[in-house]
Amino acid sequence: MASSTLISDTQPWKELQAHAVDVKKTHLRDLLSNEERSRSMVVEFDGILLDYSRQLATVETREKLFKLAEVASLKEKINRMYKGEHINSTENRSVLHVALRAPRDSVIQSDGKNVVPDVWNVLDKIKEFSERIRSGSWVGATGKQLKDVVAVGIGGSFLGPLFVHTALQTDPEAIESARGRQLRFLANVDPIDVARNITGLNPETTLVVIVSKTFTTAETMLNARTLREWISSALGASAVAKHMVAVSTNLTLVEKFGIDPNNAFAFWDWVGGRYSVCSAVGVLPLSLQYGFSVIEKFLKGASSIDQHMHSEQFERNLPVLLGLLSVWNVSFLGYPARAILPYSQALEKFAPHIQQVSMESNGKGVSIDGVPLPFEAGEIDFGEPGTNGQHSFYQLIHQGRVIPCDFIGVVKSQQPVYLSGEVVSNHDELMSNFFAQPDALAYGKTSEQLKKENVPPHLVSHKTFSGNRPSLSLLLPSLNAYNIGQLLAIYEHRIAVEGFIWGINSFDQWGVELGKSLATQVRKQLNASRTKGEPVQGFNFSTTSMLTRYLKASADVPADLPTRLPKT
Ligand SMILES: O=P(O)(O)OC[C@H]1O[C@](O)(CO)[C@@H](O)[C@@H]1O
Repeated sequence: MASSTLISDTQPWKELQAHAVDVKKTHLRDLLSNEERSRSMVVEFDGILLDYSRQLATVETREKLFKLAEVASLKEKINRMYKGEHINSTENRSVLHVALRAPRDSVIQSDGKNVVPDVWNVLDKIKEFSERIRSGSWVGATGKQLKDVVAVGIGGSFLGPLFVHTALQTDPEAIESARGRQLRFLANVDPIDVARNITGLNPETTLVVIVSKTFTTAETMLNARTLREWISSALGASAVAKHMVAVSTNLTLVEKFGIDPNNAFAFWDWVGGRYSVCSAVGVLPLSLQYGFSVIEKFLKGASSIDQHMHSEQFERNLPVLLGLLSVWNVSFLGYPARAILPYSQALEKFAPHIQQVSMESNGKGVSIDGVPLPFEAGEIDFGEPGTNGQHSFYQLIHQGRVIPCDFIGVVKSQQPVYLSGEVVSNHDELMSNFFAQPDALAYGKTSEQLKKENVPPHLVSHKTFSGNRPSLSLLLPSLNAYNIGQLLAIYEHRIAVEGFIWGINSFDQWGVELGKSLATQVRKQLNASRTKGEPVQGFNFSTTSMLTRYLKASADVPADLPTRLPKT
């Protein structure tokens, strides 16, 4: 396929469009009655089982999707990524998050240089630093041990680390290694988030990690200055050196901010923000909390999937299969959303993280060559852990709109609970739902069934479930650091596969810029109005009226902004 040809102009795409019309005439009930088909839709790698038999897809669909992958040059695109080519063409960068978790002796090139030694230099530095903090050989300005960490960052410098932290929090090994320590995340520029995060913390025993790839993000930098003030107003300006460190690609700005470059942990422009959890962005705060040896296992889990993604044939390649099925659902069956439903409370921050990875990566309107797309790319990702979601939005999923669902289950709970006299263990109770929901969605319940159950006629239509609602199931053996790394990498690569097929650049994010620049204009106006009484001007009627009302009603904010920190 010539690079400027849109994927939707190719023969395999057109064949899939025609095929979708046929597939829509079948029902999952019938598809699932074919055991051979179902058997062929179960794939296992490194302990993780994927069952995609409840996708609205036939064996022929799969073949046609592989043809689409071929015409989209999927294999070549994956190889180009692993070879460090500048596949992020609008930013002229390699995309090498796989190098962040590569074994020490591997060779991965970016711009003619093997980047793996640089990765391991930073990992070694994190290991040493986190051990010093955790052992108490590095102490705060008043000689006290630093037991608490506040990681300040937003977007990719926050969501991934928060997901991993939340997932590890209840893992027995991680609990042991985190005993007596706290890790918090300050992301929102809302001062309420500052208040929440410093409540109960003592600056004397707190280490603040500023995490920002660019070190220019407005929200993060204001929060960084706020926590610098929190520390220096309590302990004196010189305490900053002992209580603040940074993670960034922009070490010049880190130094300008007042953080010793020796206490800065680098990463590189070939790591996209939303793909950075395996860089110092995640590894530093997580190692401070759990120790490097736990986090190394997380990196190993991700690396195992990286190798699988790179070398496994497509028929057995988990991220490739998942990516192709998502393209099928979005582009051919016309389902714009995807629900991520982990049956594990430990994965409660997984969907919010994947929301950024997916929607910032694939929410694009033009091809990688800048040609407007005649089809919609990307999907709307959302999710909550089961069973909570069942008592919230599942109604819509069962009887309202069709939303392809990812059910993620875990065989062994991190925290088994059994009660004598109960029918099943608490985890079995949870998993009963994990196994039941996909069949409820697929089979539904017919009016004939309801009539046989003597449901009053006026309720039959209300109680009918059309079924034929696609889902897939991922079953993890357990949820330790290694499995968490696997799960992360499966989704990262799946999303890249989707972008490779759609022919877009999944690694830039120009769509976040416009709002940022308009906020700059508003910020200038707020300053001019508060300090010089200037009237609101240069905005449309709506914004002018709202801003004027806001300024009038908050006239008590002092123009000279004398320092005031949250009252906690
Ligand atoms: O790490 P930084 O540079 O502060 O950026 C934070 C986030 O802002 C974005 O650039 C846009 O929201 C994300 O891609 C990124 O993860």
